[in-house]
Amino acid sequence: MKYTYWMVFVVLIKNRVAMFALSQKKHGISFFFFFFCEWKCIISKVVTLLVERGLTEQTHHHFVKNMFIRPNDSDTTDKKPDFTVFNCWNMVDEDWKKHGLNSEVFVTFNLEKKIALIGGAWYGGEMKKGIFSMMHYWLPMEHCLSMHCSANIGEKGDTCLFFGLSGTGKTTLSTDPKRRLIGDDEHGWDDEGIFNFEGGCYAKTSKLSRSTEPEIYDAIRFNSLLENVWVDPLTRDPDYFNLSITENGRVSYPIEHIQNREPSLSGNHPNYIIFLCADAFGVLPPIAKLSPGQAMYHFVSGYTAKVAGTERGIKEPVPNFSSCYGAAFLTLHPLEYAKLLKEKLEKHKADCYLVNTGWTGGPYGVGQRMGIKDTRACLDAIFDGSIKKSKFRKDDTFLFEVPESLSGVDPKILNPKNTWTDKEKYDQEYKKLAKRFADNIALYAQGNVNQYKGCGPI
Ligand SMILES: Nc1ncnc2c1ncn2[C@@H]1O[C@H](COP(=O)(O)OP(=O)(O)O)[C@@H](O)[C@H]1O
Ligand SMILES: C=C(OP(=O)(O)O)C(=O)O
Repeated sequence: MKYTYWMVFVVLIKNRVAMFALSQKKHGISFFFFFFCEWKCIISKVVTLLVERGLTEQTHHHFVKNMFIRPNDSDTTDKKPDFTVFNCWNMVDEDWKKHGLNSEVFVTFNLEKKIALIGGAWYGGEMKKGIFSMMHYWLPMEHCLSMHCSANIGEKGDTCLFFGLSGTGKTTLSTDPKRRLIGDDEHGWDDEGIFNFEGGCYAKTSKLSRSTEPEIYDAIRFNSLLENVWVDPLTRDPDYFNLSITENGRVSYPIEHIQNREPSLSGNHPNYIIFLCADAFGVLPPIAKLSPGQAMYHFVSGYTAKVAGTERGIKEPVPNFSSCYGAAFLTLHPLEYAKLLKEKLEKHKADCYLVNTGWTGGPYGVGQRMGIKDTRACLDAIFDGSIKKSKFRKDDTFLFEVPESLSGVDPKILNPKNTWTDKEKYDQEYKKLAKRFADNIALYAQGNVNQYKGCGPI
């Protein structure tokens, strides 16, 4: 950009000289300066384009290096790529409708040639998420469950999975100084246990601060890649609180940037499974224990709210049911993944919980987002086993078990109705949410989960 400004300056000066020469009837000199200006202009434009294109290509290359598993130097296996992603980020056809597209963005796969073609998307995550969809196709064929979840492991080798849609806290909560990080987004579960199939982490930067998320904040250093983040033009410091252009900030960094990580990127069969949701209605409790049947129900429902900072155009939370907490990545019918999870749960008997990282004290606009500290305290009670000593109340409609007290958590927030000023309104919203769940699950009973028509019978 600086080069462009300098060129504008040069062009202005040269033009003035040319005009002056013209007024003096020095046509040769005038012609030379005019021509020189045009020539410089063209050069300047070409240089700018090349620089911008080069930067974007380097950025994609860096993202891929951060996010995919890097072959190590001692790896003697064939280095031929398993899959090739072509990212034509600037290929936008204004007339995209005529190609039958739903937007200017397209993501296509050729499974035989092992090629992905992305067009019109500036979102770096598209590259890893495309391959994630492929893993959702291949892994189940080997009786391995592909999962949109993060994972970490405790001192005693106890493994925890955190399922959840974008923005519900998979990255934030799995990055826990007391537990080794296995991975923050994409895992498989086979007969040996669980494993991460990424080499990096992808965190949200909106309002990121060292006080609430120190490990992620400090992971942002050389080799990290910031995306959509405001950078001060003078100091070149990122400003995670300047959301004037977008809240959709991201950072990718190699998993080695997290100090407390599990080097094998794998773990035993899970001891705990957490389903994260960001309930924008402020109705669900911050934590509830699920029976295996209820766990299956929530997995298939995949309830959350899309929150600002996760998708273009989302300015306030929008309730959403996304099968298996990742409908966008499923390449088979959701019940195929559910069947696999059911089998594994029956065999390995993990404790399952629903954790609401969404609103408390009222719905979005009235209440506030659950404190990260409170959510962490709920999780600590699972990991140190103290939750098992709590007294539980059974929820009338959802039938899950809600602890009445937990160490380090204000008992008031454990029962969301107590946090609302208008109790009647709470009851109304609670019933409405229960109906949303019922209506959504009914789609399965009718064999009518729209986006999976064409995935074949189950
Ligand atoms: N109680 C909470 N638990 C987890 N994250 C929270 C909470 N409250 C606010 N947040 C914010 O929500 C966002 C969660 O994003 P992230 O952890 O990247 O989710 P995911 O990995 O599931 O997409 C972060 O910006 C985090 O600061
Ligand atoms: C990758 C993203 O989400 P998630 O971490 O939930 O997969 C994202 O929102 O860019």
